[in-house]
Amino acid sequence: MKKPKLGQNFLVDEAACINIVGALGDIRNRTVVEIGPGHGAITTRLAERAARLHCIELDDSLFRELTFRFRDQPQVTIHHSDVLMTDPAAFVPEQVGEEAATIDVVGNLPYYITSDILLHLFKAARQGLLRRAVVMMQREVAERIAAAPGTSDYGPLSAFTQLHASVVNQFTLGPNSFSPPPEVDSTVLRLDFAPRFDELQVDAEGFNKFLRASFAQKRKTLSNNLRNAGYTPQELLAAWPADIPPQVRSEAVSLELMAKLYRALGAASAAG
Ligand SMILES: C[S@@+](CC[C@H](N)C(=O)[O-])C[C@H]1O[C@@H](n2cnc3c(N)ncnc32)[C@H](O)[C@@H]1O
Repeated sequence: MKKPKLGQNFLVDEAACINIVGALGDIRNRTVVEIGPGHGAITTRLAERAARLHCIELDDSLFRELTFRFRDQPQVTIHHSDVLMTDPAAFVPEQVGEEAATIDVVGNLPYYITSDILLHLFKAARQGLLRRAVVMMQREVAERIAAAPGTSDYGPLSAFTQLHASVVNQFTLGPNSFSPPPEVDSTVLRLDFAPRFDELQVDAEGFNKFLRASFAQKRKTLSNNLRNAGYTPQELLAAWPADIPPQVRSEAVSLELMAKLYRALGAASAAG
């Protein structure tokens, strides 16, 4: 079957649209950003509930269709752009009261860029801009995201997601909920953003970089990946915690132990 351009598998399952919007919780006072509104299956319901709605659509004709359709709803803005080029900070409303202002994100994601979109969202989460995201993706990707360290599904996307958010699996849909039907099942996840950097006693940007280096090459051990990133064997030996096996792969190491190793390496290089 010919793959639709821009990951355009449109949701035609009304109950699923209602449940996706429901998973966001109470959005009466919230600013919501929808990624890839398409023909507006989810958008219509969001527009009825959210205080403000920003929709980001890359496709020219869908952008025009939606702009026309929502022309009389001032709380809805349709943006013609690539979500990966969009700065989430631009959508955050002005702070009212003590609590920092945040946005919620929703989307039946274009599957060809799921990981890139998630990494884009995590960057915004590190800046404290996001409260929650309800996102649909290919089922296998959702399973990887929610997997525990040491299981076969766990990998860099699991580590990065679990570093930034708690993950709740909402529901899974078969191909017939979409037109045209994709070749895969799709799962909706809710991500409640709560970056763990303080709790893990690490600095956000440094630890992110460290994790990227740790997972750089799939078949290599953690220590080999770190050597490739520039740590010397002596540095690694001096800092290596006793509770991390020397030949372990990153996929088997919890975020707590990754953070322990990162802190030890930082302390070792500061002392040296
Ligand atoms: C899986 S469809 C979902 C459409 C609609 N929300 C629905 O559920 O029926 C993905 C949508 O994302 C749009 N899209 C693809 N790449 C995009 C990008 N880089 N930035 C913004 N939108 C994009 C597509 O044009 C399409 O409308």
